[in-house]
Amino acid sequence: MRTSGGICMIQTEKISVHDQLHQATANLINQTQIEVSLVEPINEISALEFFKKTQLLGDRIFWKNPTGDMQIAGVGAHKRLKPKNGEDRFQSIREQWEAYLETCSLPDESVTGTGPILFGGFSFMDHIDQTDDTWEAFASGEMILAKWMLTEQDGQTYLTHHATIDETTNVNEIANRFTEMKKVLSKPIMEEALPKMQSMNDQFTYEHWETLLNEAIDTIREQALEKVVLARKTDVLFDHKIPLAEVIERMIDKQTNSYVFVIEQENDAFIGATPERLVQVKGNELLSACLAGTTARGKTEDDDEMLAWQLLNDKKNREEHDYVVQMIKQSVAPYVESFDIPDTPVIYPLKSLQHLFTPVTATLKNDATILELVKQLHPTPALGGEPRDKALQFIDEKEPFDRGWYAGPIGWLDANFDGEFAVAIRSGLITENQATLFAGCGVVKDSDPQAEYEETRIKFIPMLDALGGTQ
Ligand SMILES: C=C(O[C@@H]1C=C(C(=O)O)C=C[C@H]1O)C(=O)O
Ligand SMILES: [Mg+2]
Repeated sequence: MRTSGGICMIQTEKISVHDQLHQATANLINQTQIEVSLVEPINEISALEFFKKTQLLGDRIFWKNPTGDMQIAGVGAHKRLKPKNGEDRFQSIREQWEAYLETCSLPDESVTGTGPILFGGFSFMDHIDQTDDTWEAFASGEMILAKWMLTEQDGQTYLTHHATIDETTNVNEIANRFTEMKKVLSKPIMEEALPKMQSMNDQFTYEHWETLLNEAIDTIREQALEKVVLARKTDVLFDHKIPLAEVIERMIDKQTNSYVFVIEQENDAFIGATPERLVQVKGNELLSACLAGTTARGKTEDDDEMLAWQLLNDKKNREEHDYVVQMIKQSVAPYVESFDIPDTPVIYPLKSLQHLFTPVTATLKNDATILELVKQLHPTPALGGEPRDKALQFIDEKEPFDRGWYAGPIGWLDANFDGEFAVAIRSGLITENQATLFAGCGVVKDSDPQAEYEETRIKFIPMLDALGGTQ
């Protein structure tokens, strides 16, 4: 499916929106209706500003990769691809995307991250438990083709617009939409103050947690399971509506080495700053990451180095980490010609915590799409456990809430099936003045419930910090 070498460099800046439309309408001889993806360079605005200024225009999306060289903001949904009932959710999205691309008039060349890009994600489990209304706005998977998208890629900025045209379409009207959009984007921004935190309600008491952890540890010692990742959630209430753009801004500022993502669904927004890549595909290059094993940051430099050294040499954390390495190796093996995975992890430092990290680099065989790789990899034992089926069953039966999109894959893909997915941790669901935050930890035979509780406490900090709740 993937064309070799991917989409390459481009002259969109030389082709006006008008000309792109005229080229597309030429195809209307064979088809009654076609899809267009119009791209225009635009220089004066960042993805975050676009996000702020389009608040009233529809549901928004936001994505920043850890280096920040790719940032995407989008508004409105031209298409919403959701898995069809009874079909494999990744396969179903793939088929719908291929069908769309068949009808879409694509430029011969384009810049990565512009043109037809799907952005979205999948729930942790292959279904959403609708007995609880927390996730009622979210499906088991949804990939959105935004009406408007602003892409910052390697220092250049582009505006993409998606539309359907037929022989009755007034091409000038479509080209004028760019002028209208640029007017909206030139308006000044109103800064909104972060709200004050009023209460934090851990639905899960420590006693509940301890009982659950002991049950998991016993199950592991009885050898019915090797590792299981268990999570808790907390509801945080604020004194007024949470302004998403300001939260994103703080995440970008504070959570270095992390992806920042948002997906709005009417009044709900799923938002997070995660360090964990699930998979990136660029041409035939694959990148993945094993991230598991956690400690805090030290207060002094010496203290910090000591904690890092202890983490690198801690048997329990190394075991927790190794399950992820082994599983990722096995999962990608059938799809790659060769891969490179170092034997020992290194430290991945974040603002409030540090992890054990093993990078994965591989050369893909030609026939795998990123959606297939996501399907194979998700959930890794960093979020599910080992063996996968037993761990998922344990989570489904014992964790006292539905994870929804927490710990699921979130990201984007393009017309070549190049793209990137992260794991949606360090995340929360925001509705008006309320945020439901999630944090989990890997349980193995030597886990201690108290220490794991503390680990999840520090994993709430990135979100609390972004919401202004940890002064
Ligand atoms: C499950 C989470 O994090 C995962 C669990 C980790 C661990 O237990 O050491 C480390 C990184 C993540 O893979 C979370 O942050 O909610
Ligand atoms: Mg851990």
